[in-house]
Amino acid sequence: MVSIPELHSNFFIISLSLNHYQSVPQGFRQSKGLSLLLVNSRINRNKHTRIFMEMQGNGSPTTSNQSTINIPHVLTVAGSDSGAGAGIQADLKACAARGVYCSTVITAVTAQNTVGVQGVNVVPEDFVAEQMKSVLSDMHVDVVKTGMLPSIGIVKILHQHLREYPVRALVVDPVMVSTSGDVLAGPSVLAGFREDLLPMADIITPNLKEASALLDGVKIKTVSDMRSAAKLLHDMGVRNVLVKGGDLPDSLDAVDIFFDGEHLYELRSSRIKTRNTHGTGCTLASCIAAELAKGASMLEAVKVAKCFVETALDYSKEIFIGNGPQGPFDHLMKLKSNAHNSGRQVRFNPSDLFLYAVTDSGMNRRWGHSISDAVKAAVQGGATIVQLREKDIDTRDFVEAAKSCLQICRAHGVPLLINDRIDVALACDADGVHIGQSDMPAHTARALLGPEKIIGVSCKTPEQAEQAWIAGADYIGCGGVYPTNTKANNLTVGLDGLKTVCLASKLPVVAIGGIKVSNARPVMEIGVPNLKGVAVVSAIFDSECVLTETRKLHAVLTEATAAVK
Ligand SMILES: Cc1ncc(COP(=O)(O)OP(=O)(O)O)c(N)n1
Ligand SMILES: Cc1ncsc1CCOP(=O)(O)O
Ligand SMILES: [Mg+2]
Repeated sequence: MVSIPELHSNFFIISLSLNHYQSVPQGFRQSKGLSLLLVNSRINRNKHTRIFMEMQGNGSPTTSNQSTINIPHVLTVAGSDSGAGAGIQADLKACAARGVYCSTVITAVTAQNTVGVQGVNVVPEDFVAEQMKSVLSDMHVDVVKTGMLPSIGIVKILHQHLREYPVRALVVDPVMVSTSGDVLAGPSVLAGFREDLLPMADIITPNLKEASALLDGVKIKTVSDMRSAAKLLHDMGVRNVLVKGGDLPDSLDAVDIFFDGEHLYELRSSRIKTRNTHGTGCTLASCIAAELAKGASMLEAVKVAKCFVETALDYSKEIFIGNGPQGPFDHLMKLKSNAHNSGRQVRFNPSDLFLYAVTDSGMNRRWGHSISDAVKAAVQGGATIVQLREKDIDTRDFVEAAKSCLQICRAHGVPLLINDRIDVALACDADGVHIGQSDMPAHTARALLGPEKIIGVSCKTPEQAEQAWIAGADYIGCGGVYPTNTKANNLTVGLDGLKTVCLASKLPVVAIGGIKVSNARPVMEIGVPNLKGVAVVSAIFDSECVLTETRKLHAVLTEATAAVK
């Protein structure tokens, strides 16, 4: 047994293997009030573990209550798809999309694309076993999901490991034939499935061909056949069966049959017409595994997974990857929105801040302008960026207005930002947000919006400007430069305050507050290169003709900029 150093303080560090730690009698650990604060940081090839121990009054190897979160964990045992539409790659993306950690045991490496499978290299069985042991002996796995199991030996290895390291659930996607028609597991594997895996599985998710193969070639051509097949598969020992009817002939709907041993459920949804279906089976099974890992019931998990796949397919209808007949889809539902943005080469160009039009619902109402008409006029008059600052409209109306303004702005290549409301920006896929010192912190907004969106932060001091830069903002708005009635109780920083902030800021700056045609020139003339423009509300929106007022301001700014150069 390893010797434990004398306990002189409340916190000390020793280096020993996890096995050694566990070999210390629990009574001793408890009497010394020991527990593990952190394990698993391997420090050498002898698998020694550096273990931080602290006095906690608890002898079990647990991590600190304050600093640890249990992450739901799926282990996928499957093949790699070089085209990344299916297999391990699909499993990783599906689990990531569902917020679950995914570890991987790779059973085969396939050379594969949207045309088909060009080659398969099966991973040696002992190395599959080694991967499994590495993961299962070290990490807490909630659910195991299987995909391509190319040999009976690999099925047996999986079976042995699951007996040695039991998990909460086993999801079996009995991959035998790829969607392109290539055979990925031979008949011998069928015996392995029947004898070893099905009696252990919590759910099996065969398509029609796979269900038929498992049932010795029984014909499955109708929903009624699917129902019978589900029952027969259940009789083979598996707890739940999902027979996927994607290939059912003459069906307008996508129909799947779910059988839990008691009830048969017909899960219907409208069929999505798309070429991008490669990897749907792997994704569905991984999503089921992910939901089970999060604690869902089996039926809940199946429904969520089906809904996720349908949404992703629908979302990815227009994406085009590869030239073959069957493309991959986008699990993270990001590619399409990037495609929208692809008109703008640069995500944010500081020169966009030149004439920044900020809306005000009250002013538009006073002049009888709809938000979208006012925005259209501002853009036509030369506004280079627009912010919807709608403080008193219903969220529903805000989202609708934002969507129509977005169309106008996109048509003119002008970014559209949303004031304060990250949720509205996300809902309408706006180009970004503008937030103030009492709004959501900029780093949180960045985490929610991702790296692509534009974030502006209001700053009155050099310290705030530094913080905005650290938090990942793209620009700062500084003001009020002049007194204004548009924003109540807003401190005026003046031209001097603006200059001080500009000089300190690592980010481009736009000046705001009381700026109009008659006083815009001195703002642009403060002579600091990172002052990129002015943001105005009343100067353009508190007028009958937004277009004319915007044009006038644009002319003044252009003149002032030319004079400064
Ligand atoms: C470009 C720009 N700069 C500053 C502000 C002010 O934002 P904030 O301080 O959050 O105040 P509200 O606009 O929310 O009242 C802005 N909106 N735009
Ligand atoms: C939103 C805001 N933030 C600082 S001043 C201001 C109001 C700007 O409005 P106006 O251009 O009408 O003075
Ligand atoms: Mg605000």
